[in-house]
Amino acid sequence: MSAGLDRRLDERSRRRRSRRPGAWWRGLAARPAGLVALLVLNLLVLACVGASLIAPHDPRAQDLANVLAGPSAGHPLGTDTLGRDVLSRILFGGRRTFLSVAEGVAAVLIVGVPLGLVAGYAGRLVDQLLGRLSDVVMAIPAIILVLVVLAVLPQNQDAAMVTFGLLGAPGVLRVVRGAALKVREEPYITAARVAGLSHARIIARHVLPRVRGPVIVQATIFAAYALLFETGLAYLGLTADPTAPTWGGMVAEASTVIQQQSWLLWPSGMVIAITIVAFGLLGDTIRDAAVGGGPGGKPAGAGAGGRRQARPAEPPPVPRSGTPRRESPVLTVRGLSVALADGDRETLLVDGVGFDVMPGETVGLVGESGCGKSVTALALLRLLPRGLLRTGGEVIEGDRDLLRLPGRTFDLLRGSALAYISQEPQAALDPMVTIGRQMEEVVAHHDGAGRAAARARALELLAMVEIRDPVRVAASCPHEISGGMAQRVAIALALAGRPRLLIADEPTTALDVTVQAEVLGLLRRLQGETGMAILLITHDWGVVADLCDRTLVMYAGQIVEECAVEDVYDRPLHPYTRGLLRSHPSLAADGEPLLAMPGQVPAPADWPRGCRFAARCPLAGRDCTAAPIPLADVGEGRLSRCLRTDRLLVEEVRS
Ligand SMILES: Nc1ncnc2c1ncn2[C@@H]1O[C@H](COP(=O)(O)OP(=O)(O)OP(=O)(O)O)[C@@H](O)[C@H]1O
Repeated sequence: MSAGLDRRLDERSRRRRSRRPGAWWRGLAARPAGLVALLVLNLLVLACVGASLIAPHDPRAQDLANVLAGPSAGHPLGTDTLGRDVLSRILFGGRRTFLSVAEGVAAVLIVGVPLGLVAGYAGRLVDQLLGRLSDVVMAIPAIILVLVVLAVLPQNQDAAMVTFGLLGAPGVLRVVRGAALKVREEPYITAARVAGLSHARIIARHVLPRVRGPVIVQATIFAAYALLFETGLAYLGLTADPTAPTWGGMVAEASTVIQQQSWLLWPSGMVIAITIVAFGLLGDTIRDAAVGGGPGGKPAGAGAGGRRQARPAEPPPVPRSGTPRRESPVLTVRGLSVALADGDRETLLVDGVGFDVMPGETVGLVGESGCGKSVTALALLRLLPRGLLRTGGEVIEGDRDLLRLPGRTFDLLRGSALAYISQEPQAALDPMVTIGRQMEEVVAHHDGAGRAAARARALELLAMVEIRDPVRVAASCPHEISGGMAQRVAIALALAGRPRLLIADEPTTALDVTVQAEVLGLLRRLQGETGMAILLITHDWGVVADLCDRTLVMYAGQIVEECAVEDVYDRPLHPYTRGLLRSHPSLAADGEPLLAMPGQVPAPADWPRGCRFAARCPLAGRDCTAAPIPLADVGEGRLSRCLRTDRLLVEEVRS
């Protein structure tokens, strides 16, 4: 995206870069309380699983001559009301308890995580529907439903715990949804979509690993609840065979004889308390480690001021420029309009943009910040952010309108028909995955290749973009390479699908001058080799001169001039183009001051009815503000949205 959007992406990616893969595991290792909790839980689970090997007695064996005994060598934790060994009953009882906890946690995760991912990633209607469903489930009292289940399936502890888990799923769903909502705004998710990866793959590969921390925290917290619930049911005698050892049953038994032998409550009570505290501590530690270790009613142009209703789809009769072309364009854009939707009002941001891109051609899209270049690019890629709507237009590729293709069909075309590289390539790479893996994934998607073939092609692509040590770079994570190298990787990724058109949004702005020249040279070479067309978004007239065949100048959501590159420098036919050129440092004549353009681009809500540049234009007259100015053919295959092209021509000839 161009400057504005990229700055936001840049900032986010810097934050993410500090989080290295496995950082929160290392964070966990650095927190002794969490480690102790993990150790205690592991020991308890192991001891219970191995109960038949280590328990000193049969948990059901009675010794009526030795009831309610305190700890002794033969019975380290004493005996119960029937003389059964307490330690053995705790060990065997723990098996059932941990199995129940596992069933509850599995149910909560199996339902809550996928639905949370889908709600957060898909957003909109799906999110709303799942949100409503969660509200309904959360309103059901867990104990009542579990009692109903136990009435239908008496003493069926598995059914009770799965039901409890299902009722807890909305809590996990909400946490995962929140995390996924943030992740879906990350630039590397957009990049993965542009590369053509399916939604399922993106969720599994790039979103799920990011929500792992919150999911583990939720799972440990829920485990503590599930343990309490299970022991509660056993305490009430609702789930287990009365002779079977259970922690809850042991507490119930101890409470009946508390006056005679208070000790009996300690072993079962303590083991329950220790396990719950261990789950809680572990959850807290993982959360800390994850955080510390580480997305009025008038038609447009029909009057000044106020918000206006966006124009409906109305591809204007855009005259086509240039000499007659025998080839068909790679892409034809007609009347593309995008609006910001706010309640029932819409404000146009891109207003009837139209142009062709021919095979092998590089078209520069130039204009000041806020003119609508990035929104245009995102609309072509069908990646408009939330709140922005395409309100009209078509994007023809071959004989189909890309904007009307079903989402799934278009997803398959991303990366092959259209590829994309941005100003901040590092932001578009997943910081947790090595470059080689990211490339293999995209190659496998496009070529249907197996692991070995995908790896070979990934290395070949890295070599194609002049990376000297592809094997080392493939093994690196994005934060381990320089910005210039990352842009080469991004270009290699874009080439993986052999695209017919590459949309490059300020691809060199974030790079230093030497690297800029190298990347531009690389793009030129690759274009020569592959024949792909490039739509280059830039502020830099030097880059336009270096790389482009044709220029589109954009102002306040409209194309205001279109011409061949050689014409734009010699004879700009729109005062805005002329102002941009005169104020550009790289084009100023030696010793001459830069001529800064007065004023600024009007906000989309303030676009005037007539010429949108009139307020800043030295040539503007009353006729310029009276009515919308059409983009007109001004001869020699050039287009201009200006009533003063004759004067401009005369002035340029004189100057
Ligand atoms: N997500 C959004 N929500 C609301 N308005 C937006 C959004 N994205 C862009 N805009 C608005 O749309 C207009 C065009 O923005 P866009 O980013 O396309 O401009 P640009 O020409 O690419 O500028 P830059 O070079 O600074 O990126 C601006 O007025 C901008 O504020």
